[in-house]
Amino acid sequence: MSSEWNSSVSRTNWEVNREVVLQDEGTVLLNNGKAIHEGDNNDEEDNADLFSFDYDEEVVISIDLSAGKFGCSILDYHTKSLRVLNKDYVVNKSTITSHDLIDEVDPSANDISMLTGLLIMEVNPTVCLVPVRLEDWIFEYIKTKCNEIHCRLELLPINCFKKWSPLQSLQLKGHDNLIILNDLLSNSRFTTTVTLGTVACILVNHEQHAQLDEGNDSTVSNNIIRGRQTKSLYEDVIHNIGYIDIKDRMVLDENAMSALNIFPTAHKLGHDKMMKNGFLSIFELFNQVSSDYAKRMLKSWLFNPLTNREQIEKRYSIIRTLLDRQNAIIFNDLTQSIKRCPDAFGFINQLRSGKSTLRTWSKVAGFLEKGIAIFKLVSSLKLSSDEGNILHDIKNKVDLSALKECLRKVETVIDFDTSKDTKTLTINTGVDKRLDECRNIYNHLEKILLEVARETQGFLLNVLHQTNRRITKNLEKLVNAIYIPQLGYLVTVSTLLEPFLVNTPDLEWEEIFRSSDNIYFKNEKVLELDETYGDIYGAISDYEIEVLFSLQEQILRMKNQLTAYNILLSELEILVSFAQVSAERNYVEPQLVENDCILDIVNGRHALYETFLSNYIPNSTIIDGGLFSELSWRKHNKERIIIVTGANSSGKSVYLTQNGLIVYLAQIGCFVPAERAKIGIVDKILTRIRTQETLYKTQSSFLLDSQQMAKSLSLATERSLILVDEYGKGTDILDGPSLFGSIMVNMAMSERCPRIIACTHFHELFNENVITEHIQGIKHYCTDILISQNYNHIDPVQNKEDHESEGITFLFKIKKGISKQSFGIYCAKVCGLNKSIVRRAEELSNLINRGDDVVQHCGKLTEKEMQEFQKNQEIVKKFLSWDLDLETSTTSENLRLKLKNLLR
Ligand SMILES: Nc1ncnc2c1ncn2[C@@H]1O[C@H](COP(=O)(O)OP(=O)(O)OP(=O)(O)O)[C@@H](O)[C@H]1O
Repeated sequence: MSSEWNSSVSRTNWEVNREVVLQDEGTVLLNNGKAIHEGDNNDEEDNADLFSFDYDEEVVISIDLSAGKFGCSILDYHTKSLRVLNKDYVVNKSTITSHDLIDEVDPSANDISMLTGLLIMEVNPTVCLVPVRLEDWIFEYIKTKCNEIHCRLELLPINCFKKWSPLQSLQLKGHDNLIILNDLLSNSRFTTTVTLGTVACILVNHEQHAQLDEGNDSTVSNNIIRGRQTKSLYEDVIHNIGYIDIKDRMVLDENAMSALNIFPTAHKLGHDKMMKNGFLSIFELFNQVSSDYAKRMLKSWLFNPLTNREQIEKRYSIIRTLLDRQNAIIFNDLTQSIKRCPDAFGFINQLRSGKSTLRTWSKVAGFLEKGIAIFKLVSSLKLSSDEGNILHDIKNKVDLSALKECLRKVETVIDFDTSKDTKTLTINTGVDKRLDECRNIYNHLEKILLEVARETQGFLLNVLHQTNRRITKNLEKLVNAIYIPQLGYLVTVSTLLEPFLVNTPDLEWEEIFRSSDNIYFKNEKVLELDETYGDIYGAISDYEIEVLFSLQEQILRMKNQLTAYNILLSELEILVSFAQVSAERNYVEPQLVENDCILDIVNGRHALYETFLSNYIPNSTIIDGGLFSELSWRKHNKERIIIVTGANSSGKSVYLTQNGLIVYLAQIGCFVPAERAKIGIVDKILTRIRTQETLYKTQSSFLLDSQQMAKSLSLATERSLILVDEYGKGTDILDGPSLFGSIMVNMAMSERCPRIIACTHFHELFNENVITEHIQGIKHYCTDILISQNYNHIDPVQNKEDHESEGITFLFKIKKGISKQSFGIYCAKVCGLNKSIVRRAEELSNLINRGDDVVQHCGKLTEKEMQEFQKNQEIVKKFLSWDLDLETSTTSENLRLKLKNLLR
């Protein structure tokens, strides 16, 4: 698959091709700028490459946006599952854009693009299908996202989104599957129109690939699809249907994902995964899961924090059970047993495609063994409640005897010990009588062949008794009998004997082939062997295949149970990892509330910083903003906004992200690093924080800041959490604080104000014109610092050397109040900036703080400078009044002397 396409498609190219499709509905597929027309057979090789498709690994997402409705479906060829939206998503109008804070927002900064971006990031598709008529802004957005993950973007004509018939004929088993399918079809005219179109498009795309592969053997070998009826095509790739759940998920914009360090940054993936003693991302923190499928699931969980309290609390209840002291020993065993559980989807795909190897069967056995062991451990856990969670599901729904029976069959059939030694799949004796007999013959073949060789030698000895004695003496070495699979049994005679054989009458041997040393014959004796034993090796292989096939069928009959258990085990593996981290790092179970705009965290810690800072200082946060539904929340002395001020490097950003992470962790269903936490469930975490990614962007930093800020404000609801770090830093000293201040004041006036934590080191913010200390709805925190007694700001007038022993200690403690100094200069000094520069900066800073005119100050001369100035003025005057015309006869030596005196 060519991943470079996307990046190489030029806008002009695309536009041209997009037009082609728009004009020509007969175009089948336009793939990143390349239009493929029905009947085209040029560039077959190119097309083969273009369409190369892995039926076991591809993840296809189809997206459409029509008449303000968003539809999406995803087909994962690995798990053979189709996920669809339960209804088309309609743009959310309940955001706070209603108050006139934002006039014009970037068109892509809306719920749809945010959702699209998140889905693409979460699903990590290999192919993305969109209709050609997609509006430019969303198309460009999808294209950018696809480029980022090297996903192939394919444009399809609109009629591909209208072919629903394959879906109608889809024969799926399973209650849930049927309900979803029926819902999808019966609501096709109302709530699922766009989504259904995306499913249709996925099926059309699949059909096109399958047809192309049928006609192109070299493209996909062992293609399971090939040769099957079109009707059954879809049943081969879709085993179950589920919903894409966007209703109960918390939304994080990309900036938030990156600012909170949810995943390792791209350039670090695979390397430097861990700092020496700490973790750089939440994914790494929890990635104690080692099973492939569990890793995929963890990623999906991290992309999808939940908003449904019941669902979240189910996860808490499992962690609670696992960490219950009474379960300590079992929990410890579970952490060991659950690791490296093979992926059932993977081995089932291999079994289905007939590509099973020793490795595949080892995985089957491994999965069953682990499955049984974990079942036993889970069954002996002391459960804290009767409500259903995955522990109950494992205990009550998994059929242990079926697993045991499966494992028994696998172990009865496959001789893993011998297989490991010989590195070939070996079937146990006693499984199949015919196989055993054949093997028995095969094992005795050497003896049988030796017999035939001897008889042939005897025969030749009689025939050749007249010939050379030396030859007859060595007949044992010159004549032999062998078995070659497929050719059967043969007599081999050295070519040295050929001249004698030629003259032998009545030798009715048939020559089969010859090599440089030997001639291979079929004689009466070996023909008898052919008759009696047949192609023994072939027979063994056939019986082995038969035995394995039967075993394979038995396992595949269990495929739904096995994959369902695989999903449960993966969930459990993640929760075991959550529990492990919670126990090791002393996390607590948070309290979630649904109706209160609250964030009450006692002694919270930063989940990542605390892993590599030995003396991390915990901090508390209290936002009590009344009920979400309370529009006049401010009147009740409630506060929804915290502004944190403080010196540079005093811990503001860490505090900000610490709070974001605590909310995030709570909503992915994990305990949180705090002494206590009460959280009103958050629907979106939006951030305006400078991140590594934003540093790569080429726009001006203030422009980026403003875009992010506008986006956050436009998407937020009263249930959201906005984190703002140093907004306005990129513009001048007046505009920055003014903008920051007016945004905060405006938000505080909003009836549907979200929870906001904003930090700044703009002490200029606090003046009558921008923001005062007492604005309803806003509370102030600052970072605490310890200033040593010797610390003394340099006064420009009494400037002396007494600041040498100055010192500030950052306590990293957040307290109520406002900090009106940034200590940026101190920070620069600590960082080793030249002393004279620091001193000058400090002078100017003090002037600004006192409100003095810097320009006027810089224009003033000191007394010493004034004396110098007057002296120089005298010299200039003397020089100008010096009449050089009178000096024409003066020697150059004297002239130099006179000038010297003049300038003195
Ligand atoms: N709670 C804490 N406990 C211990 N160390 C901390 C804590 N918070 C921050 N630090 C340390 O202080 C450093 C600076 O913190 P942070 O980046 O949050 O400062 P800041 O006030 O946002 O600075 P700036 O205004 O320059 O962006 C961190 O890298 C960390 O090493």
